[in-house]
Amino acid sequence: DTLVYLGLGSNLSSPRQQLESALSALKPLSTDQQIDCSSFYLSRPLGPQDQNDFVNAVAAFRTFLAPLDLLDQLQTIELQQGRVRKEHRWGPRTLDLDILLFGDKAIDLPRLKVPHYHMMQRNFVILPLFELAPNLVFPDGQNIAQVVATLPQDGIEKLN
Ligand SMILES: CC1(C)Nc2nc(N)[nH]c(=O)c2N=C1O
Repeated sequence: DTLVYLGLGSNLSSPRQQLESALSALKPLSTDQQIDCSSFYLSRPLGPQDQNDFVNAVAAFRTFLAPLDLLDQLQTIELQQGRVRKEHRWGPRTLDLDILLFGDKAIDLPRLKVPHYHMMQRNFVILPLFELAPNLVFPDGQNIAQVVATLPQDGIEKLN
């Protein structure tokens, strides 16, 4: 099995509950029914500002699923929780589940890029990831503490 890290995000329809139910929906995908999750973070929207703040977190678990099968399962969970595909690319959404890391693999497929293409510039991804895996080394050899040092710490707060 492979250790995977997912980014969770929501800014519609009770975001904290969206993330809580996503964590329950993820359990059957894990080898040992064990999902580790960071704290939830409230963050200003990256992109159009005329939308609600996001609640973000990072979850980690082990899975036997192949990358594209995991992606299919994540998209099913997003749809089950009311995501409508017509949403504007950078607009509000009920639930985003992004594969950030899939073991130490680098994946470059039309449907899936891993490590997640934008994650290094996003404090709402890197800070929860750092909380969960402070000694993480990315496939390109960077360690996460170095990436944290490059990021602005404003516009984000840890929720209790
Ligand atoms: C719309 C866009 C780019 N902005 C975001 N902004 C924040 N803060 N968190 C997100 O998860 C997020 N997701 C997105 O897809």
